Amino acid sequence: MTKAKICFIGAGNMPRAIIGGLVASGYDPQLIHATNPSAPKLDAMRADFGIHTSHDNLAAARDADVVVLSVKPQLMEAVCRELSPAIDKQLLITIAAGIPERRYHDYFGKQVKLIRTMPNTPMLLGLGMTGLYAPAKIGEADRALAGMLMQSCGDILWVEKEEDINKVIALAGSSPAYFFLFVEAMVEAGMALNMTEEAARHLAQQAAVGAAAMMKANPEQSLAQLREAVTSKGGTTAQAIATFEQGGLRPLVKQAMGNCIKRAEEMANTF
Ligand SMILES: NC(=O)C1=CN([C@@H]2O[C@H](COP(=O)(O)OP(=O)(O)OC[C@H]3O[C@@H](n4cnc5c(N)ncnc54)[C@H](O)[C@@H]3O)[C@@H](O)[C@H]2O)C=CC1
Ligand SMILES: O=C(O)[C@@H]1CCC=N1
Repeated sequence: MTKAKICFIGAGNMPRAIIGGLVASGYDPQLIHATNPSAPKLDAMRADFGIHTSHDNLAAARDADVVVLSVKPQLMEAVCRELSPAIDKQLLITIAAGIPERRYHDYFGKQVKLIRTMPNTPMLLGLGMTGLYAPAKIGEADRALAGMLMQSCGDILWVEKEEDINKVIALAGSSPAYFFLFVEAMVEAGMALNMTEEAARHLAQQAAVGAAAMMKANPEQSLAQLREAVTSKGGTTAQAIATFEQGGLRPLVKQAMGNCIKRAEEMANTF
């Protein structure tokens, strides 16, 4: 495993997931530094993962080989302008949605080496999915380093066209929230049937975990085949599935993902 020193500028939910995944995969926590303006998130990360933390973005970036830009898109410009004097040969990895690669050179006021990535929070458990995009000028060693870091927390997929990162957001970066929403709705329906929240969540989440594992374990079977294996003719599942289909689940999912991509495109023009 590489000995690269990594610093995360911004210590929120997504860096927490990546750092947790890295440390669990055996990455030396002493090589990881996270910064944040407020103390509580840093205290928790230090306690949970044994990493270095500070409030000093510039010093942390100066000392790093890889700087992961992990603030919200609307703060990215100000943070990059502040960081600029500390950036020289470091590889920059951004996890921010929306902001195009070319914009970072403006933010830093100089040419920087930057790889765009789109991770997701299951990285915390080593079950992440990260899309990566690097412009042509980025060398093999930097691509390999970024790929290795993200792969230690789950699967990766390189995309050749930058616009495809927005599709990664719709399919993987944002999508854990879709699944949480679906299970939330199932639990609410279970509670409306007088089940306890605890029992309804146990049943629904274990079914979700089992279904996810079935998809992964059976790549030779189409998703329709997996669905059909549950759906007895004239049985109970068929009634539920027909209700989803009649209610327009598929077009609704398409619309939701389209709106997700549209928002990423708007963000590209805003920040
Ligand atoms: N949450 C998610 O599932 C995913 C988030 N992302 C991207 O990750 C980035 C961060 O998102 P989250 O972690 O969810 O947000 P968050 O709101 O949990 O964390 C952002 C952190 O940045 C800190 N911060 C604000 N100003 C700062 C500064 N000047 N210097 C250092 N830190 C500063 C905030 O205090 C906060 O702790 C966003 O750009 C988002 O697009 C990407 C993929 C998935
Ligand atoms: O909601 C967002 O904008 C970020 C990007 C993907 C997941 N969270």
